Amino acid sequence: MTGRSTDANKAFTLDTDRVAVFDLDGTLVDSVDGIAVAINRLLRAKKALPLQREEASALLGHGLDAFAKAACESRGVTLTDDELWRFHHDYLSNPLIGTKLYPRVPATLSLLAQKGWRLAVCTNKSEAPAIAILNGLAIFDYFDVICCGDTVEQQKPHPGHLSETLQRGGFRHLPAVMIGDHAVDVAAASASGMASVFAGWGYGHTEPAFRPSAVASSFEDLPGILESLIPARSRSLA
Ligand SMILES: O=C(O)COP(=O)(O)O
Repeated sequence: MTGRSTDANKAFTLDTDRVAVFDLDGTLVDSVDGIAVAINRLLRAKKALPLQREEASALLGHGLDAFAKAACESRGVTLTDDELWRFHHDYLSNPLIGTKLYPRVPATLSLLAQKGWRLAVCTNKSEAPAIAILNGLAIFDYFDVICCGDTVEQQKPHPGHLSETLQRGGFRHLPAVMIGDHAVDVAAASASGMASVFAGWGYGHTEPAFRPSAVASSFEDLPGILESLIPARSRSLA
């Protein structure tokens, strides 16, 4: 017996407080079919060709206004304020149509919560459809904070959207990682000095200038990847 305190006779606990910030469209949910139905109703009314799923998913990532404008531009037609309002109204009348969770989302969120991860959503989508989708697909309660594109001054890729998300959740002091399927997610994280995981199952794409810290090929890979990026630290209780 040396009299020195050693790890063997100290009590330890795991310091698990850390934050996983999720993008919504293309990361938690596949919503492109529902958005495409609404934009295609508008395009048909304007005698323009409808968008295919791949075309629609490539235009997502910057919010619904930007999506509708890009869709009309791609068909060489103009979009009036009234038509934009009708598109929103149409989509909002039932945002759950054509929207589904990616596989294993609830079970994985539940596991992350058990491991001490605080969960947040940072989305460029507007608040009304985002909340309706999270509620309708029964995952709303997993999240401490949901920070939407129409409730912040600057959306992703601006880092202010991520810092506002952490601020609203009371998480500014905790280590955090962003998980998303689009270059704007990776860019916002890197401009915030935050780690990011590119969601390979989604419909986005990242750009060479924005390197994610890791790439996940399925939602259920996240607990292991997140742990490797921000490991739980053991903390002495003594
Ligand atoms: O709806 C969009 O265009 C983007 O939404 P997201 O930020 O959740 O991907």
